Amino acid sequence: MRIAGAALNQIPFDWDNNLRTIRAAIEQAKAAGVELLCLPELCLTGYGCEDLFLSDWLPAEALARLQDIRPWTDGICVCVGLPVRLQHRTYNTAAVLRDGQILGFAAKQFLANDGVHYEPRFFVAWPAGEQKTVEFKGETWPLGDLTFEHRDVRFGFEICEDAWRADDVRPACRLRGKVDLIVNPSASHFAMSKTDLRYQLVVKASRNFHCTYLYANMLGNEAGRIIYDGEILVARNGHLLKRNQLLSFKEVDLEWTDVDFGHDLALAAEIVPLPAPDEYKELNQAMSLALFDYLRKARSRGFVLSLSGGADSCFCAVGVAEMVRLGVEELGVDEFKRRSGCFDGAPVAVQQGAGGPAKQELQDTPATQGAPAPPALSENQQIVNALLTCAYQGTVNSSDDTFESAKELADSLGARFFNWTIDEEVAGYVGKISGALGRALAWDTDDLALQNIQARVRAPGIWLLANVQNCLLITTSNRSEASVGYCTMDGDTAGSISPIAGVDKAFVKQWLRWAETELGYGALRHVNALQPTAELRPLADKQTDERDLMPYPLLNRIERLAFYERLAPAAVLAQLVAETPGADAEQLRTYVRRFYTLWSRNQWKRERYAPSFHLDDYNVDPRSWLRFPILSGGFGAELAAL
Ligand SMILES: Nc1ncnc2c1ncn2[C@@H]1O[C@H](COP(=O)(O)OP(=O)(O)OC[C@H]2O[C@@H]([n+]3cccc(C(=O)O)c3)[C@H](O)[C@@H]2O)[C@@H](O)[C@H]1O
Ligand SMILES: Nc1ncnc2c1ncn2[C@@H]1O[C@H](COP(=O)(O)OP(=O)(O)OP(=O)(O)O)[C@@H](O)[C@H]1O
Ligand SMILES: NC(=O)CC[C@H](N)C(=O)O
Repeated sequence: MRIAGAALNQIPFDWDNNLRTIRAAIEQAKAAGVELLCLPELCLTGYGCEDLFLSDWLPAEALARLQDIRPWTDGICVCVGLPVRLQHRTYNTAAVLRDGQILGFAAKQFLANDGVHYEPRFFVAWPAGEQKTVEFKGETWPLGDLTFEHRDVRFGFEICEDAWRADDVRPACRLRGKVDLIVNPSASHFAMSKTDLRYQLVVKASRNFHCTYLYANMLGNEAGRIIYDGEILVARNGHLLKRNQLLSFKEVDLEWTDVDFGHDLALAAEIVPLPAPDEYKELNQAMSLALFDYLRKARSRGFVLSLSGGADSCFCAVGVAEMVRLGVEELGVDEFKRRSGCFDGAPVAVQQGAGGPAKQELQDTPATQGAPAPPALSENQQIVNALLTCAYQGTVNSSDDTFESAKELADSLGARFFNWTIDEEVAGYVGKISGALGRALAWDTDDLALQNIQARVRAPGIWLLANVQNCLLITTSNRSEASVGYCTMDGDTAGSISPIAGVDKAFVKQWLRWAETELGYGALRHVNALQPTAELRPLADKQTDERDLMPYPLLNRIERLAFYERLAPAAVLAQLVAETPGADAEQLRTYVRRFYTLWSRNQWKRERYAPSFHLDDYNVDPRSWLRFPILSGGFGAELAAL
C-alpha cells in the first residue's frame, strides 16, 4: 500500500487557509497514487486555538467544515485532525474519511501538559477501550478508542503525546498484534536537537510494537510563538522507510512510501542513529521560517530594526536576510514574494542602499544622501532592501566600532539603513526632569536612570519608522537578558516581535561566528570582535554586559539549573562548585545570589516582552514555557542561607 504523511502550514481558525492546504494535500496524494494519507493533529482548526477549544461554536464549525472535505476523499483514505465537543467536553480527535464517508473519530488518550503545552486546559483525555457516538445532521459516527481497516490493512492511532508515554501505557501497547499500521497525527513543537528524540520514538515504536508507524507533524510558525518542523516519518519494524527535509517553506509537504503489508519484514537488530543535528543550522532554518510565517500571517510589510552593531541586533538583521535566502532558495523569487504578501506584484524599488559616509560626517540623514551611487544589489539583497529597514541611533556614548559594524552589515545585506543621533532628545528629557527636581541628574547619583533614558529615547523614532511602513518592529532581547531584566522597559524592549528571546547570549555569540564563516556574512567580523556592551554609560567607564552581570556562560548555566532542572539555590551553587575546576566558591555564591535576585525582581519585565519564538529546549516566556509569580519572596530565605 502507498501511504503518505503531509505536513501542513495551518493558521488557527483560518478556515480558508486550512481547508485549502488540506485539499491540496489530498489532491497531491491522489495524483501520487497514495491510498492512505495522514494529516497533522488538529489541522482543520489549527493546533493553537487555545481557549476557543472550550467554546461550543469552534468544534461545531470544525465538524461542519469536515463535511466539505468528504467529497475530496473519493478513492483515498484520509486522517484529518479536529476537536469534537460532546456534552460540554472537547476531545482532540482524528477523523478517518474514505470515499466521501466519515468512518469514525479516534480520540487522543494522553494530553500534553508540559513545557509549551497546556492541553488539559482545553481537552479531556479519552479513556482507553471506550466509545461514544457523534451526531451531525442525522448521521452518526463512532468516536473514541477505535481501529479501522483500509484495503485489508488494519490501523489504529496514537495522537502526538500518546506516543510520548511509557511503552506499557501508551495506546500502541493495546494495538500490538491487532493492527498492521499505527498512524500518528502530531503537532510537536520544534526545539533544537529534538528531531533525534522523535526519530527514536517513532522507529523504536515500529520495532517494539511490530508494526508500520506513520507520523506527520504540523509545519511552520502556526500561531506566533511555536514553530513546527513538519517532520514526516515512516518506520517499519525498526527500519526507517521515510524521513523528509524539515522546516519547509512550502504550505504542504507531502511524502509517501510503499509498504508491502503482505510480507513481514525482519525486526531491526538495532536502530540506526541519525547524524548529530547541527543546532546552528537548525536554528537558522527554524527562525527563518518563523519570521516568514509571522510576517505574512500578521499581514505586515516588513521589519524595522534598531541596529546597534552589537550581537543581538546583528543576529536579528542576519535572521531576516536568511529568511529571504532560504525562502527564495526553496520557493523561488516569485513565489517567495507572492507568499510574503509584501510585494503587490510590482517590481521592487530599491530604497537607500549600500555605501554612505562615515559616522562623523553623517548625522540625522538617510545613509545615501550625497553618497556615491551604491553598487547594484543582487536579487536577494533587493528583497531584503524591501523587507528590512535598520537605523543606528547613536549617542555620545556610542563608539565608532559599533557604527561601522551596523553600517557594514546593513549594507552587505542590502537593508535600508539610516543613521541619526538621539543626544538632543536625551538632553531634552534630562533637562526637563532636572528642572522639575531642581537638581542636575548625574552619573554618580542617577546611573540607571541616565542609562534608561537613552534606551527609551530610541523607542519613539524607531516605532514611527515601523508604523509609517506598516512594518513589525523587531526587539532584540535574548534569553539571558530576559532572565535578569538587563533591558530597559519601553526602551530596547520596544517592539512587536522578539525573534531571539528564546536563545541565550552565549549561543547568540557562537551562532554569529558560525554565520560569519559558514554562511559567509563577512561583515559580522566587526561584531565578532566586540565585547557585548550596552553603551549606555560614558565610554570612559568601559561598560560591558558581563561586568554589569556575570560571564554569560555562567549566567546560562545558573538559569538552566534553576529553571530547567528546577534545583533550589543551594543545589545550584553546589552543582556549580562541583563542576567548575578551581572554583572561587565565594564568587560563585555572589553570582548565584545576583541571578536569583535579578530573576525575581524582573518577572514583570518578562510578562511584557514582545512575542518570541520557542527555539531551545526551554524558554523564560511566561506565556509559553515558564510560569513564575510577578511578586514573590524572591528566594530571600534561600539566598540568605547560601
Ligand atoms: N515588580 C514590579 N512591577 C512593576 N514594575 C516594577 C517592579 N519592580 C520594579 N519595577 C519598576 O521597574 C522600573 C525599572 O525598570 P527599567 O526602567 O526597565 O530599568 P532597570 O531595570 O532599573 O535598569 C535597566 C537595566 O538594564 C540594562 N540595560 C538597559 C538597556 C539596554 C541594555 C543593553 O544591554 O543594551 C541594558 C541597564 O544597564 C540596567 O542595568 C522602576 O521604575 C521600578 O519601579
Ligand atoms: N547605537 C544604537 N543604535 C541603534 N540601536 C541601538 C543602539 N544601541 C542600542 N540599540 C538597541 O538596543 C538594543 C539592546 O542593546 P544590547 O546592547 O542589549 O544589544 P546589542 O547592542 O545588539 O548587542 P550587545 O549586547 O552584544 O552589544 C540593541 O539590540 C538595539 O536594538
Ligand atoms: N501535541 C502534542 O501532544 C505534543 C506533545 C509532545 N510531547 C511533543 O513535544 O511533541
